[in-house]
Amino acid sequence: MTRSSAPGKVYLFGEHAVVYGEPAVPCAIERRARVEVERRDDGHLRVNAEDLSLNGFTVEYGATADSRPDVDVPESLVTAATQYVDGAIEQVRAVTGAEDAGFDVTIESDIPLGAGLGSSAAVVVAAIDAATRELGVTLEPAELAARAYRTESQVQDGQASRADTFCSATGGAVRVEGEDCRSLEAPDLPIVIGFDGGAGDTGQLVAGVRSLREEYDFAADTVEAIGDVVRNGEDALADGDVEEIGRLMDFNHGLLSALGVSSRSLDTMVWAARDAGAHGAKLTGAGGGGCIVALDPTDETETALSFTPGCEDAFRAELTETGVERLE
Ligand SMILES: Nc1ncnc2c1ncn2[C@@H]1O[C@H](COP(=O)(O)OP(=O)(O)O)[C@@H](O)[C@H]1O
Ligand SMILES: C[C@@](O)(CCOP(=O)(O)O)CC(=O)O
Ligand SMILES: [Mg+2]
Repeated sequence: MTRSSAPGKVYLFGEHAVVYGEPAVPCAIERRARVEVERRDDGHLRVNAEDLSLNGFTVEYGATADSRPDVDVPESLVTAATQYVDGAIEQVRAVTGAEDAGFDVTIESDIPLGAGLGSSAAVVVAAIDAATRELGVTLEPAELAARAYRTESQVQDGQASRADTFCSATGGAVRVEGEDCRSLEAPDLPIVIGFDGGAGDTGQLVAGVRSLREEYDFAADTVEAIGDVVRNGEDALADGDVEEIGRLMDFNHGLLSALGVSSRSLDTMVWAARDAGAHGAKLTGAGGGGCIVALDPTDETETALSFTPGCEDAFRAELTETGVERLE
């Protein structure tokens, strides 16, 4: 039996635009997905994911004649729920050459699903790491990130960046631009997260931005403008200028909003944070619903968010330098 964990992340700058080759800066946070893997002799895959639910049922599937989860929901929802883990196992079989390897996979996670904190990347990174080690193969973090990226890309119809998976595999703050992935020095930022309890579908939101970008030149310009914000953000990070970082996060949120990926509750939380004196606030990840990230060294933003209608949870997030962690 092997166990690995991998962290979630927030985007300081650059989500969505990173899919089209602009740079982005995500930072790993101390909220992790843990995946336990045990090899099966019969070649089947059985998945127990207690945080993944459909119609209120915990998803447990595989290793039976009918290997579909036993819940009465449309096939498309089942596929959406299971495809990241299935895709991770596909990568494991490909990279080890053990095409008929079977596994029992158990997932536990502190990262809300579909909320922009990178639960998919964390689960995929931890699953690939644990399952390859179960077969006696240990991947370097860069190779692990590359394999995890293939899964995200496949699930998101070929439209994914390497940002989430690289950040989760290596930890810390990273800068990703196309295939160029590197670690970045970042100051210890006072990060506060607000969560509306909801979720957005990353694949659909990415597809929405893609069609806007194809339809309107000014949407393509908006994507490029996000790239400019990120480049300015890198300078502010290098200078440790938290106020400027916040101002640029505000700008980044406005541009994401123009691209149609914010929501009423995300905007409400962003404004609650700004009114409480945060240096800046923006949605994080794909959007549609889920989380915002704000910078505030005081308790004001967390307190204000906890009283904001539509905000289900407000918490401080510690950045972490630890990417994938091998537990057993
Ligand atoms: N704890 C978990 N167990 C099983 N699958 C998970 C878990 N967390 C995330 N996933 C997978 O990741 C998907 C959410 O990923 P995504 O839409 O990219 O949002 P995000 O990465 O922002 O959380 C879920 O639908 C599920 O397929
Ligand atoms: C929107 C995007 O830039 C980030 C998605 O992040 P998340 O899955 O919502 O945590 C997509 C990507 O980079 O693949
Ligand atoms: Mg994701």
